[in-house]
Amino acid sequence: MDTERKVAAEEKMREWCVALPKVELHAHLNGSVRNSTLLELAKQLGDKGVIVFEDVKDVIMKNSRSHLECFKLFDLFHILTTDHDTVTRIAKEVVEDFAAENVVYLEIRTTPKNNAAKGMTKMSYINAVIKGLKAVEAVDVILFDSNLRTNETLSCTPMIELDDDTKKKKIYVGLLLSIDRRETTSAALDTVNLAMEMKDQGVIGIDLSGNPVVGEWETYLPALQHAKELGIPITIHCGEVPNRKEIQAVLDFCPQRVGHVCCLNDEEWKQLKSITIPVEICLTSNVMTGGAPSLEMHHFADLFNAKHPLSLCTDDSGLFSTSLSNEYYLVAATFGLSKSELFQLAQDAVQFVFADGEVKKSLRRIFKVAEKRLMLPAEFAAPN
Ligand SMILES: CNc1ncnc2c1ncn2[C@@H]1O[C@H](COP(=O)(O)O)[C@@H](O)[C@H]1O
Ligand SMILES: [Zn+2]
Repeated sequence: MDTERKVAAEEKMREWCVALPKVELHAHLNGSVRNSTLLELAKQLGDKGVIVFEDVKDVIMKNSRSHLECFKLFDLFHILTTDHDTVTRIAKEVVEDFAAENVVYLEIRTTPKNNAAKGMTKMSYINAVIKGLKAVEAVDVILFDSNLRTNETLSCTPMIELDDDTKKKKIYVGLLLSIDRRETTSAALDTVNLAMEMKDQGVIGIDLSGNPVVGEWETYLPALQHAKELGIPITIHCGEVPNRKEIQAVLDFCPQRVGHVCCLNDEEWKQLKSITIPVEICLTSNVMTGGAPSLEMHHFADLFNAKHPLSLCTDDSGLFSTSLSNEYYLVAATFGLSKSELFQLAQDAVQFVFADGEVKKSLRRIFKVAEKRLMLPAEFAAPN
């Protein structure tokens, strides 16, 4: 194939990955903010003399990031974003961005923050996020809750007809509350209790995240245990760094899902596979932070070949300049997956969502409709 035709084929594949309905299970709110919004916010704070805009501009626009740089950047992002109106704005934009690339189900995770100076409590922070989700106009946002099972209008709603442009697009959104590894046991417990309190307002699970070289498993265990006892689904960042003790503890804890699993040794790998915990795979994030040596050597291939349950995710689409469509494209380009394998991968992620059966049913219908359009016989033909 000459270069021109190769470029055209790649472009077509990228478009196909955008058109593919997708399920996003691992996206941090503050890591998914548009660069343009961060720059605008930085400029405003620069004008007020709170930060020096020129110092942060290059940091925001930089592309490759070590773990240390990431967490320094998050501290900066939190200075830029933590007031109620800004939280509302970024939540709205993040959902709009995912919906624009045909993400049909989104679990967005965020760390509830107390900030006395802004009159912010963990609850008011999450309410500001929810306000942002409700402010989205470009698509219908279905913020589902634990009552959804009994909500007839939702379960009977005809879902996105991808071949019918007259229908407004829909996106299901659920919120996961993150425990930051820097937090105390009592702060972590507050987050779990908040999740319980807000379970009828779109909060559907708990996440453990934060700088992987900070904190001790014993500190968050009581909160995670409490969440388990309350029946709240849990996902845990696991093995971003080779912390043997914590990786073992996470596998023994057996959460509903784990993220990353980069630095597992043979024994841990065996255990993960035997208990078949679904894995949230974040290719670009892992390569950029050094959790995986390269795309080609990413552990996606091993898990995929072993038919281990997994789902492609972005982690921090803003921070790492990626999108979920791009992650699917990278899998095709790097590991040679066909369109039907990519479609199956996207569709299989429905099994691992924290939403209940009615939402899953609706998602399956979306994929069925999309299959007709995306998997035409011509789509199977090799590009020439
Ligand atoms: C790169 N890999 C990662 N590993 C671990 N934690 C991460 C992360 N990326 C993001 N976070 C967690 O999410 C927060 C930002 O979003 P929220 O303020 O919660 O919306 C970060 O401060 C960190 O705690
Ligand atoms: Zn993450």
